[in-house]
Amino acid sequence: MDEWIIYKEFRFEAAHHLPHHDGKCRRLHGHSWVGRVYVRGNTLVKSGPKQGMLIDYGEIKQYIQPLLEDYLDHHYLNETTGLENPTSEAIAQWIYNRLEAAKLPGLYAVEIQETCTSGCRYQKLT
Ligand SMILES: Nc1nc2c(c(=O)[nH]1)N=C([C@H](O)[C@H](O)COP(=O)(O)OP(=O)(O)OP(=O)(O)O)CN2
Ligand SMILES: [Zn+2]
Repeated sequence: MDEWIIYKEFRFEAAHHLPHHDGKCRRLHGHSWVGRVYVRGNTLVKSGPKQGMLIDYGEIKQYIQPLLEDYLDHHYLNETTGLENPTSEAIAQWIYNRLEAAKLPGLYAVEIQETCTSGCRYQKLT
C-alpha cells in the first residue's frame, strides 16, 4: 500500500516557564518556536484543483491559524494553554489534541522545536 506523509510548518513567538525545573527554565523566558503538523494518508485527490494532493497545505494552515492567534503567538503559554508545566512535550500534545478536536483529516503527528537544538514530536499510538 502507498503512504504519503506531508507536513506544514508554523512559527510563533511565546513565553513560558517550567515551575518545577531545577535550572534556568524555571525562570520566565521566551522562544521563537517552530512547529510542524504531519498529515498521513493512502490516497491522493484524483481530480480538480487539489489533484495529486493528500490535502492542500493551505488547508492544514487553516486549522493551525486559530491556535496561533488565540493561544500561541505572542502569548504566555502557562496562561493560555492551561498547562501548568508547558514543556515541549506538553505543548506538542496540546496542539495535537486541539487539531484532533477540530477534525484535521489524516492528523499524524505534531513536532515542536523550542530552541535551535531541542524539540519533540508527539503522535498517538494506534
Ligand atoms: N525534555 C525537555 N527538556 C527540557 C525542556 C522541555 O520542554 N522538555 N525545556 C527546557 C527549557 O524550557 C529550555 O528553554 C530549553 O532547554 P535547552 O535546550 O537546554 O536550551 P539551551 O539554550 O540551554 O540549549 P543549548 O543549545 O544546549 O545551549 C529544558 N529542558
Ligand atoms: Zn523554554
